[in-house]
Amino acid sequence: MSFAPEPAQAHGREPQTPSTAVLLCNLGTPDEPTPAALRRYLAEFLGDPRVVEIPRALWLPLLHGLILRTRPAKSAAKYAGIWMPEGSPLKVWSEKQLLMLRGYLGERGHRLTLRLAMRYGNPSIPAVLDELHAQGLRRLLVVPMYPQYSSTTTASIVDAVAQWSSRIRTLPEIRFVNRFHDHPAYVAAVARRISAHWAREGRPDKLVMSFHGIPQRNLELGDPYHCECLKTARLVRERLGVSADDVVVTFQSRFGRAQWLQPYTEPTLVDLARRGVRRVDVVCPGFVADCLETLEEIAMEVRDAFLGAGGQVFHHIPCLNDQHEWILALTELVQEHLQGWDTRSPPDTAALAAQAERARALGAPA
Ligand SMILES: C=CC1=C(C)c2cc3[nH]c(cc4nc(cc5[nH]c(cc1n2)c(C)c5CCC(=O)O)C(CCC(=O)O)=C4C)c(C)c3C=C
Ligand SMILES: [Fe+2]
Ligand SMILES: [Fe+2]
Repeated sequence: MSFAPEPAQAHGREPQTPSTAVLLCNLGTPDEPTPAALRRYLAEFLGDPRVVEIPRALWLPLLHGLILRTRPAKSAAKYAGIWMPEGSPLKVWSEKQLLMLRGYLGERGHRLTLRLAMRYGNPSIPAVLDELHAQGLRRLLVVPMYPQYSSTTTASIVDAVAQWSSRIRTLPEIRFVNRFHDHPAYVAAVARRISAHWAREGRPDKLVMSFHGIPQRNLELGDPYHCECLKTARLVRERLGVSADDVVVTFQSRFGRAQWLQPYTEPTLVDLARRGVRRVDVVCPGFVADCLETLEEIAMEVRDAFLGAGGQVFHHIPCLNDQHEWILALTELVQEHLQGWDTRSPPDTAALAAQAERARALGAPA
């Protein structure tokens, strides 16, 4: 095994304030809405043993022999329909969240390095961590941008950080945010998103809270995700002061033929329309940024299914994106997890510059 050179090792004087970084991690997205870019992205995503738990010897031939020959073109067409001038919505919103959070934490007097990394695609977690390490990283807070913990998402980010750390000699101190599904500031931000929509548009007959699904088997094996989705839904509903009869919780984005968490979003909305529900509002509290799954699947596919089955009015309530209350919630969450780490003293810039110089001399990225 070979280890990266030691850029941050001070020979002599220790820096007064070791550098602290906050790494926001989201799922990731293809670089372009093209079949070639989708093939690269889906190969990494669906090749992750946290995401597909079928034995490798069975799954990899199926993935490479069948799925990666057909799905990329279909998915690329869907991405093309939601692509923004600046890029994929998930990445555009994530970058905006990073910039805003940097401002909010700076205003509160924290001196931190804030970076964004993606679990699949770019910028990758190891690439960003290599850069931070070369700059003298001593303390790292990893914030998976998933409110509800799942082995398929949150734990996979932990795996990526652990794989990076396996080739680093002197590790930073590392903390992870595992979940924030019941954090009062996150719940308040989601509720505010909905109540602000209702203040403009009036109320629907039913509010649907749609979460990304996972295989039912993961729930049976002990994944807390389902439970955490239901708790988020209850807390948001209580905060809004609406009765349980007015809210439906569903699960979307089923992949493959196995059973996933139920009730499924689209059949539920078709059923609501057939039973005479005129207007639904659909909100996706498990996604903190709008992405393919909300802008295409919910706001296009599911909308068409609801209206096609006789529904009259369909509203997709946008994700938290750049909402002020949400960035405040993130600020609080990060501050809580930084406790005990001194992030308020001025950094010893001379020592950090000397470290960066040593890194360059050793041929490591500066
Ligand atoms: C919010 C949490 C998410 C969980 C849990 C999750 C589990 C999960 N997803 C797949 C398969 C796919 N998901 C895809 C897109 C996608 N998934 C999430 C989030 C969760 N996934 C997001 C935010 C996105 C959108 C990304 C974007 O670029 O906008 C896709 C790719 C799109 C497609 O080809 O359909 C797949 C595939 C599985 C199998 C799974 C749990 C086992
Ligand atoms: Fe997904
Ligand atoms: Fe989808």
